Amino acid sequence: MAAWCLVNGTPAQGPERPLGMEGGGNLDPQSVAKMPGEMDKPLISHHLVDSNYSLAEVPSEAPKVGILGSGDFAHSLATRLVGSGFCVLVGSRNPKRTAGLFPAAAQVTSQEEAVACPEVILVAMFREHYSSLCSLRDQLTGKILVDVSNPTEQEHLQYHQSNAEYLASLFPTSTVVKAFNVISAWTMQSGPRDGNRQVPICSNHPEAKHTISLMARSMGFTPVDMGSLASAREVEAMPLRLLPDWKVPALLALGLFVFFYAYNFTRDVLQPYVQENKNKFYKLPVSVVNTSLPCVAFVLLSLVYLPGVLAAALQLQRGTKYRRFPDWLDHWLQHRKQIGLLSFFCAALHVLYSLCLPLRRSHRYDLVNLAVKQVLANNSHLWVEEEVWRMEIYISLGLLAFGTLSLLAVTSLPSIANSLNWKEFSFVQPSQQRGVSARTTVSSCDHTGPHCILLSRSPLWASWRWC
Ligand SMILES: Cc1cc2nc3c(=O)[nH]c(=O)nc-3n(C[C@H](O)[C@H](O)[C@H](O)COP(=O)(O)OP(=O)(O)OC[C@H]3O[C@@H](n4cnc5c(N)ncnc54)[C@H](O)[C@@H]3O)c2cc1C
Ligand SMILES: NC(=O)C1=CN([C@@H]2O[C@H](COP(=O)(O)OP(=O)(O)OC[C@H]3O[C@@H](n4cnc5c(N)ncnc54)[C@H](OP(=O)(O)O)[C@@H]3O)[C@@H](O)[C@H]2O)C=CC1
Ligand code: HEM
Ligand SMILES: [Cu+2]
Ligand SMILES: [Fe+3]
Repeated sequence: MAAWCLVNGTPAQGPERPLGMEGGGNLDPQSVAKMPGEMDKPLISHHLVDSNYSLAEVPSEAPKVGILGSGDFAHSLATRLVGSGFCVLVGSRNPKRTAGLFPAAAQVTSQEEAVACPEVILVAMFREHYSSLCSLRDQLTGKILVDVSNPTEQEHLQYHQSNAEYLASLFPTSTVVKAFNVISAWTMQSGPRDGNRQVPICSNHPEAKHTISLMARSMGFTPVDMGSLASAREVEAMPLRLLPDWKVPALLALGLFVFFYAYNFTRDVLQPYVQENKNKFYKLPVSVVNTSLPCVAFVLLSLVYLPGVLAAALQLQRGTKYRRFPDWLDHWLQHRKQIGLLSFFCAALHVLYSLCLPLRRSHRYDLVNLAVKQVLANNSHLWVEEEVWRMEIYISLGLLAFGTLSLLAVTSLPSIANSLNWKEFSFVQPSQQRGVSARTTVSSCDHTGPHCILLSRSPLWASWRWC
């Protein structure tokens, strides 16, 4: 009985597909994928492995995996693989020096010995050292070599051939698979805690890809098939990206903020100072920021829905929906989520700032001064019914609007979006599914307050009439 079959205590007899790995252990992705994040709790039952993962007690049938290299990533891979029930052989140029760093259950040995037995070998080394492995070529024939490497930005520009393709050219008799490069050593070791760590995998050999996919799944990751090895360059570029989808929306938000801040500064601070010689510079940190934030939030929110309207107009004008949008519109449509979330961020800040307004000392002085004026004027009761209602409604609508916007933002979280079907998602997030006409008829209203317009635009409230 292979170690895998004892996972969860019951012999797994499910509809497993052959893994093609040494030892013939059956990887049942269902039972294996539920790995907890902690590496100190290996999947294999504790009857089989003690807390030190003592090798002697690991059944020899456990699927064997070789790792070349003994650096940070090799260490993380070994720890994770041991915790996932694999038998790990680490090949180092200097096994004596490095053995102490690895879990006891991982066998640290020479490169030759580490690749002798396993069918799958992870190459945890940098590209420039690949050629030093050429002496192992015969031993590696027919085996699966997994390229986990990440090029630096400079290397990525310098070489037209991806690291994985380069490895494949050095070892034409082996099967090369690109995988795991998007996972950092830290995540590899501590485990995919958010439950949705995707590992793009590509190879020219579907069977090898399948084997590595099962292995990734049993390590707690979600394999994503990226096709042939020609995609390796794209896969290697992934970790180099720095929030590419956020750059333009963030700059846009910043630009809008600067614009509105300058405007509000001129209106609320500079003009009173120049014309009436009043010192209102205390407004700079809170008040001017708070009047600018909702304006940014509003403009951003309208920029989320405007491209949909433009797209619809364009389609009507063209008389067909089967033609590509111009690039600028296409990009705009694709950035709506980011723009929407930035709008939410500004609105949330505005709410925080607004709730803090009465905490300010200036507010207290204003209140006291007003009170003194009342006393001097011999007024004992100040209550303007209209003002009271105005403020109640103002804050109530603001909070409702904020709550609605929060719903939009929360459903943007992948884990939540994934749990909704398309109908549910489009109920919360207005979507391509429904006709534009239904949504562009903003309920007409003679009330011009900001919160009001916002509410009437939101689909959840679309059938409501506020005024
Ligand atoms: C806080 C917040 C969070 C958000 N989070 C998300 C999110 O997680 N995910 C998300 O997708 N959006 C998100 N958004 C953005 C917004 O909810 C969606 O982009 C929504 O789809 C916009 O709908 P719309 O009313 O502009 O209509 P659209 O969906 O733009 O539709 C208008 C019309 O244009 C046409 N059209 C639009 N796009 C295309 C296209 N690519 N090809 C062909 N025809 C097209 C359709 O015929 C459609 O009828 C978020 C917004 C906010 C404020
Ligand atoms: N660190 C990370 O977070 C991630 C790393 N990676 C990739 O994993 C690979 C290894 O990275 P990492 O572990 O951080 O790097 P390290 O520098 O920590 O490890 C590299 C290892 O390569 C081995 N090696 C074999 N031949 C040579 C040689 N000729 N010269 C120098 N070293 C050699 C060494 O092991 P020994 O001396 O025992 O032979 C060394 O420990 C890289 O390709 C990297 O892009 C991918 C994702 C994340
Ligand atoms: C999505 C939510 C919201 C949006 C889009 C929004 C929008 C706006 C806008 C455009 C203004 C006018 C700013 C100006 O020019 O002076 C404003 C002002 C204000 N909002 Fe909101 N608001 C939202 C939520 C809230 C909430 C939840 C509250 C209260 C808890 C609130 C309280 C205020 C207050 C007190 C002002 C007056 C600020 C000032 O002193 O000028 N808003 N809001
Ligand atoms: Cu209204
Ligand atoms: Fe209003």
